[in-house]
Amino acid sequence: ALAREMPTTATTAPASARKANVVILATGGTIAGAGADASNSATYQAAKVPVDKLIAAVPSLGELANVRGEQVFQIASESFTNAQLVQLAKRVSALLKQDDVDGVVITHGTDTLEETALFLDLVVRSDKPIVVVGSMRPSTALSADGALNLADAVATAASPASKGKGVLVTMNDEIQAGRDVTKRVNIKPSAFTSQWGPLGMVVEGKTYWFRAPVKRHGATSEFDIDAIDTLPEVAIVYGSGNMNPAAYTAAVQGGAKAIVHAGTGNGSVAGYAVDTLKDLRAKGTVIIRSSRVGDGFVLRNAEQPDDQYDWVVAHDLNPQKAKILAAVALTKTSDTKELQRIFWEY
Ligand SMILES: NC(=O)C[C@H](N)C(=O)O
Repeated sequence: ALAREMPTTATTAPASARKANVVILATGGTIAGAGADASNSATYQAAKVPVDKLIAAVPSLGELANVRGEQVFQIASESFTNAQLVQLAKRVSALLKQDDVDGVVITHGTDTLEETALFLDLVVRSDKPIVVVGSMRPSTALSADGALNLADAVATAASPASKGKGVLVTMNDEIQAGRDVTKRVNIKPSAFTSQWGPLGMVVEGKTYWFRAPVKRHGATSEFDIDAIDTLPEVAIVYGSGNMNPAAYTAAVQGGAKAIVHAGTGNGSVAGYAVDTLKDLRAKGTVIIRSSRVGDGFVLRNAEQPDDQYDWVVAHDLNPQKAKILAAVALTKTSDTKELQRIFWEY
């Protein structure tokens, strides 16, 4: 008994006692942006500052975790492609399989941050923390928000309490669910919110939690980036008064396997556009009703007879998130019953 209690030559302390190892994958964005003058909060170039300088600019990161950086891309996030999404997710997956990596932070432009966060949530089969972070002001601006957002991201990635909660986003002191969060304001540090509320907050390097996601993600996902090499084309077509149904046809001619209809209201479809969508469905295109409203959720068979037309509804996912889930789901199935199940579960 005594022998068992004697400490052996411990090379690693228990996870709770040692500092976590966090890798920062940098992809560009405003968090790596630079402007000509401190007054330039909106006029600047994104994706300028390399990852080592981002880390060096926040010395307190070293107190939160053992941090190292990798420059994956140096782009503004509006320029992200499917190929880059796949490359990034494969790198995250590979890192999280390593015993010496406890969590990953991804610095990212904010314009498509919500898409990348959901993508990683769906396809990286790990319980270890993945935190996506950006900033609304470049590092050179007055009251730049990137440094604190990055420190909050590292603190969150290093915290054992973040395990199994899906991909997280730290912006403006809050911890948001990557699945739910969306950019709602295009010019303030408080840009990122979710209709279901933040999961918690980071204050002075400590995480405080109030709720947790219930949708399938991460280790319990049926999708796995290790088995995905390409994503199919999915197009979003925006609904409005007097819309032109030719936009749907053009999307399919451009290679779209599925169309996310960013419908008015509860995903409603203009009466004069219904036949175009029915026709495209009959020829094999998957039709997914979402809403341009952003909040709320689209009800099946409410605005349109989805069962009769064999259409899918996007549940509470906004059009850009529905596009990501559709692309991921289509790597496994094009059966509309299966696709609808996936939209309910994830
Ligand atoms: N705030 C930002 O990061 C915006 C920038 N256009 C980007 O997404 O890369």
